[in-house]
Formats: sequence, C-alpha cells, structure tokens
Amino acid sequence: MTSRSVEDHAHAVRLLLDRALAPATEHVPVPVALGRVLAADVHAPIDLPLFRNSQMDGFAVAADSLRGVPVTLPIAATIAAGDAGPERLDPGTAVRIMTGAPVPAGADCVVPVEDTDSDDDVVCVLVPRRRGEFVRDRGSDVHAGDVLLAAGTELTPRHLAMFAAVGLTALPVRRRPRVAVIATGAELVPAGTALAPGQIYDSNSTALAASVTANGGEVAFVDRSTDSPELFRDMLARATESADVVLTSGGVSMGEFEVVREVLTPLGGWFGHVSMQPGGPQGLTEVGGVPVLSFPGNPVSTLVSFEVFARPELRRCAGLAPLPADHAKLTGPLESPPGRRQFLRGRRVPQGVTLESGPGSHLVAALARADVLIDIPEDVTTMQAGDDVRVWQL
Ligand SMILES: Nc1nc2c(c(=O)[nH]1)N[C@H]1C(S)=C(S)[C@@H](COP(=O)(O)OP(=O)(O)OC[C@H]3O[C@@H](n4cnc5c(N)ncnc54)[C@H](O)[C@@H]3O)O[C@H]1N2
Ligand code: MOO
Repeated sequence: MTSRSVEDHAHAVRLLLDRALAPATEHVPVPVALGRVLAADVHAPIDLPLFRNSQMDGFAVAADSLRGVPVTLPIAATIAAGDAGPERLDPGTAVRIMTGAPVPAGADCVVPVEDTDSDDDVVCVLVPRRRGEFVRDRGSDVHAGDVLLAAGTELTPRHLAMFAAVGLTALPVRRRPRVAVIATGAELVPAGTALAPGQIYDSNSTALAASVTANGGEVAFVDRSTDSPELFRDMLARATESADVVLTSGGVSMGEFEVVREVLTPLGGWFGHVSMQPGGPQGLTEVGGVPVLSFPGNPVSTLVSFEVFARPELRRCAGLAPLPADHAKLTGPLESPPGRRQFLRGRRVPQGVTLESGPGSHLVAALARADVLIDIPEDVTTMQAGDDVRVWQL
C-alpha cells in the first residue's frame, strides 16, 4: 500500500480542488444572504437618513423662536411618519411632528412633547432648545457612494439590516461550493429505523453534511450506499452531476468489501495510507472532472479527515477566513506513536488543553465533548505537562 505524509496528501487534494472550487460571484437577495461572504465592496445607493427627520414626538420649531421661554406658538400643521409634510415652517410657528417624520425647512430643532403644553391650535414651549437638537440630519449615518461594507466580510444580521435600510435588493457574494456526501457500509441504517443485529446508525453522512454547511458549502446531495459496487457507482454518477466535489466515507481500507476503493481505483483513484491517526486510509480520485475525497469510515476518522483536507479548501472557495492556527499548553503528559501525525481530541480548560479521550477513532461521543484537535507532529513520541502544542479549533 502506498503511503504519504499529511502535507503531501493535502497538497494533492489542493491541486484537484483548486480547479473544481475556483472562487466565483453570484447575487443573492438580501434577506437570504446571512452567513455569505461579500464578493465586492458594496456602496450606499442613497444617503441615510435620506431626509432630515425628527428624533422625538413633539414640535418642530426654529430654535431662535424659543428665546424667552415660555413661548406660545401657533401650530401650523401636523406631520406623521410617512407624511411628506409642509416644505417650509413659517417663522414664528410650530408643527406638531412624530418620530421619523420629515422636519420642514426653517425648523432646526424638535421640542419633545413632554416639554410643552398644547391644545389643538397652539403650543406653549416651556424649555429652550439648541439648533439641531432631536433632528436627525440627512446623511448623518452614511452618504450615498460611501463603502457600506468591504469585500470579504461575512454577513451578519446587523449587516443585512444596513443593506435593507438603503434599499438594496441583492448582494454580490462568493458562491458556495456544492458538495455531495455519500456514506458507505452494509451495516448503516438511518436513525428512526429499528436496528437489526450488526447494524448501526449512520452518523457520517450527518457529520459531513453539517461540516460542509458550517464551512460555507452547500450540500448538493446526501445518500447512503451499501457495499454493492453497482449501487455505489450509480450514486456516484448522480453525485458528480450535482456537485463540485464529492466526499465519501468508509470502504477504503484493507477488508473484503471496500466498495469505494474497488470502484474508484480502476477510475485512476489514489488509495493509500496517509501517516496520520485517525484518518490513515485515504483516497483521492477525479471522476469526470469532479474530485472525490474518500475518507475512512470510523466516525472520528471521517471528521478529522474533513477538518484536515476539506475544510481549508471549502472555506477558501466560500471566501471564509482560514481558521487561525492556535497553540495551548498541555495539562498532562501524552504519548504518540512514531511516524504518525496524531490528531488527538482535546478540550480547552483555564490551564491550557486537556485530553478528552483515548486515540480510538470510534469514540464519537468523546469527539462531541472535545472542542479542539491536538496536533502532535510525526516525530514526537512523548510530551509533558506544560509543553506547547498546536490545536485546531473544532
Ligand atoms: N487490516 C486492516 N484493517 C484496518 C486498517 C488497516 O490498515 N488494516 N485500518 C483501520 C483504520 S485506521 C480505519 S480508519 C478503518 C477504515 O476503514 P474503512 O474506511 O474501510 O471504513 P469501514 O470499514 O467501512 O468502517 C470503519 C468503521 O467505521 C464505521 N462506520 C463506517 N461508516 C459509518 C457511518 N456512516 N456512520 C457511523 N459509523 C460508520 C464502521 O461500522 C466501522 O466500525 O479501517 C481499519 N481497519
Ligand atoms: O486511521 Mo483510522 O482513521 O485510525 O481510525
């Protein structure tokens, strides 16, 4: 069986995925752009606020007319939010105005209603006001033409609020890589089905699909194959039709029923051993121009393989920032086999990082309790409490 380092396999994956996952731009409606990444700077099409308007329910007046308060002024009009209102305020008068309503030219401040006494026709203003008080000026938030948000920003609800406020309907965003997921194994059944002896619930298809979504991808296809080559071949054909990249789990190691390896090797796939644990047995094939990454079936192996090989490429295509490399201090000693890069499951604690489980790649519940992978280099066999280790955020 051929064997290669993590770096060499990651390089081979990158070569294939670089072509398949070339960044591209698409336009999506603002309300569904949450989590997407801007592909270009977006400029404001209008000023915000677009017109001078009142910050309070009260009376719009000229500040000059309030000298010598209390002052009584005739009420010339009432303006609600949504009204155009009179263009000008006649000197020596007031207009009754609601929050958000346009302030007429000639008025330069708003007196809140609680600082006045009024009837239908006149208002008595009890306190003086400075010019500009409680008036929201045109363009005081943003000016037409200003950059609202720069390319590369991951969109959050507050960003969408701003785009909606300036009336944009669609945004240029990075396309999401379309990913197909196929879990293989005769023993797999979906949750909700009674388990016959020897059967287990399929967790890898859920794990991989969720990982794709969490890293800016779009799940184009998810299915489960038995060990039948015909069934897997047929599923693969459908997957490659709808996706930029296919992820498979299981069926890659040394057993009798390794459907993924059996079907993909004759198509030119590389199947071999990557010097890492978990995630040793790996496959990489191009089927009709679509890269197929084949991960080992153990649940921890599948997820670690995704983190190491697929996650950086999907995030790059989606425009998401790479997850920063981090370091932490070990809280206790550990041992690691020589010649294999170990990705141990760890949990951050105030003192550093602690091991969450043993190395078994079936320990899916322990993986759920972990929040980092502890990355032990190939040539390191023992480490002590207090040693610095590289950790990958899960
Ligand atoms: N003789 C050897 N045997 C094995 C080797 C080896 O080098 N020589 N490598 C071991 C390692 S390491 C791994 S990892 C596995 C990988 O095997 P496969 O990719 O062929 O995976 P399967 O045999 O199909 O499954 C392994 C394990 O994982 C469970 N599984 C599979 N799919 C799912 C799923 N969708 N959801 C939940 N659990 C799944 C499956 O039931 C097995 O227990 O091979 C070792 N063997
Ligand atoms: O490499 Mo396997 O992926 O250790 O369990």
